[in-house]
Amino acid sequence: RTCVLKASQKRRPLSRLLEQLLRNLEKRDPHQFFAWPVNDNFAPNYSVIIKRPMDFSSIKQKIDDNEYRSLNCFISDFKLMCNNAMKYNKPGTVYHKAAKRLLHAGLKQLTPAKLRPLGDILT
Ligand SMILES: COc1ccc(Br)cc1-c1nc(N)nc2[nH]cnc12
Repeated sequence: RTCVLKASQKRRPLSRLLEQLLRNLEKRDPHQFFAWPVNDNFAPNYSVIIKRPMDFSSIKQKIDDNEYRSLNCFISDFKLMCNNAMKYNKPGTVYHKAAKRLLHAGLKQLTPAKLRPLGDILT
């Protein structure tokens, strides 16, 4: 008898962890400024100023394509996403403030103490 696992069970342990962390980070972006790539039509010259765009949908795709070899690579993309918004948007703008808040709230969720309970799949 073949053992048919639920779809979610088939994912690699790291992928399942990263999807869980991503969901928690997305909750900190209530306005969904970070849900999709920034469009040059909305943000003039964005693609000229920001060399490596990043957003939550792209991170999700990278998880699904198993492109993250480690938690640190995932965290780097999260930081890149926030720093892009703080680079392109001047301090004091809604986007700069949202990015700063998201970055700090997100990194608090990604501290070793918070991650340790998730077991040794991080080693
Ligand atoms: C996807 O981006 C948006 C979507 C909807 C709205 Br309203 C604004 C943005 C947006 N605008 C700017 N200037 N900088 C950003 N950094 C991340 N988001 C943004």
